[in-house]
Amino acid sequence: MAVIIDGKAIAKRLRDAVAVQAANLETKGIIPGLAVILIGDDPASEIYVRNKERAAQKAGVNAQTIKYTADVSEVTVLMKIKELNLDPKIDAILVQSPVPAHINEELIQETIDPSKDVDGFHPENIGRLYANRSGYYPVANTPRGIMTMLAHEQIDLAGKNALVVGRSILVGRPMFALLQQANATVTLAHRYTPSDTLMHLLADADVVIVAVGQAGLIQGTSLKDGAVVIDVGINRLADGSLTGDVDFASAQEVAAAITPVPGGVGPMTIATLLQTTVELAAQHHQIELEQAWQNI
Ligand SMILES: NC(=O)C1=CN([C@@H]2O[C@H](COP(=O)(O)OP(=O)(O)OC[C@H]3O[C@@H](n4cnc5c(N)ncnc54)[C@H](OP(=O)(O)O)[C@@H]3O)[C@@H](O)[C@H]2O)C=CC1
Ligand SMILES: Nc1nc(=O)c2c([nH]1)NC[C@@H]1CN(c3ccc(C(=O)N[C@@H](CCC(=O)O)C(=O)O)cc3)C=[N+]21
Ligand SMILES: [Mg+2]
Repeated sequence: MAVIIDGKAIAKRLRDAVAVQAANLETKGIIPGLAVILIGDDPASEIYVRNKERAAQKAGVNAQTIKYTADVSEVTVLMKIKELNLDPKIDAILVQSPVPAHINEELIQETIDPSKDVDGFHPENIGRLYANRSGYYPVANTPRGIMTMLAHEQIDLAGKNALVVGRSILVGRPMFALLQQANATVTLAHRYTPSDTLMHLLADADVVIVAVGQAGLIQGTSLKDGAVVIDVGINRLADGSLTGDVDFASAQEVAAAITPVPGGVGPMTIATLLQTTVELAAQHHQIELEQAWQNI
């Protein structure tokens, strides 16, 4: 039976470390500021935003949410982003994805100041990530949080076969970049990967990261014995409960370690968002965070 990776507990450790760093910054008169822009009234997004606000407050991060109705004009959102770019109290800007179809999401991502780009969506930051550049730049929080989890579980990636299923800018593609940086041999599967190909890839994968949004996509019988399984998917079942993309019961029989949904990747995403916000605040004030994330 697999070890169940307790994302909630690891996220708590990370949030506590963020609180320590935020308290250090506060002695220098700095309170990290995060602005979240939420367009439309998607109930799931509202839950994420509420979770973020609560966690931010506890960690000493000043979070504000700017809400627009779904019919807001693109120019209104762009002007708000430009205002936040110039606001010295704001260190991090997040525009909740997806945005309504009449708004150009690429333009939104390119308008956010790269030094306030807490999701790491700006082409400048993505370029740095894909080029393995040195120096600090923000990286998407879900994949980064997954790397923190794997490190906490002492899962060594060097030389391992890692399979990422899903290629979004939010999860799959930055995940690919981070795994190859950790010296795994990485494969990226997606909608056009034939299912028999996916089965061959799964049979060979030591580490599987699934971010698709389809309950039951991966069954335990498809996994390699002893695989590490990271389930990013968030799917709501008819009874209102949440489930991932992996069939947990069957996967648990075969895997060495697996993340649950809820209580796995989701809490890590929120804690890492706060971690990145604190780092961006330190960057803006040219402060070196000392011994920051040592014991996560
Ligand atoms: N726990 C957390 O912190 C987070 C959870 N999520 C959840 O993760 C899931 C994925 O999110 P996100 O990446 O934003 O979603 P997107 O819809 O942006 O991307 C989904 C990806 O899955 C691919 N795909 C679709 N169907 C299949 C299939 N049958 N087999 C293989 N690949 C397929 C798509 O391919 P193509 O590129 O061809 O369209 C696409 O690359 C969602 O459930 C979301 O709610 C997301 C972010 C954070
Ligand atoms: N610009 C942008 N950045 C994002 O990072 C981003 C986004 N847009 N759009 C939506 C997705 C999704 N996402 C989640 C965050 C937290 C949980 C989370 O906290 N999940 C908990 C609990 C969920 C619950 O119980 O409601 C869990 O899995 O245990 C889930 C999903 C961030 N996303
Ligand atoms: Mg997409």
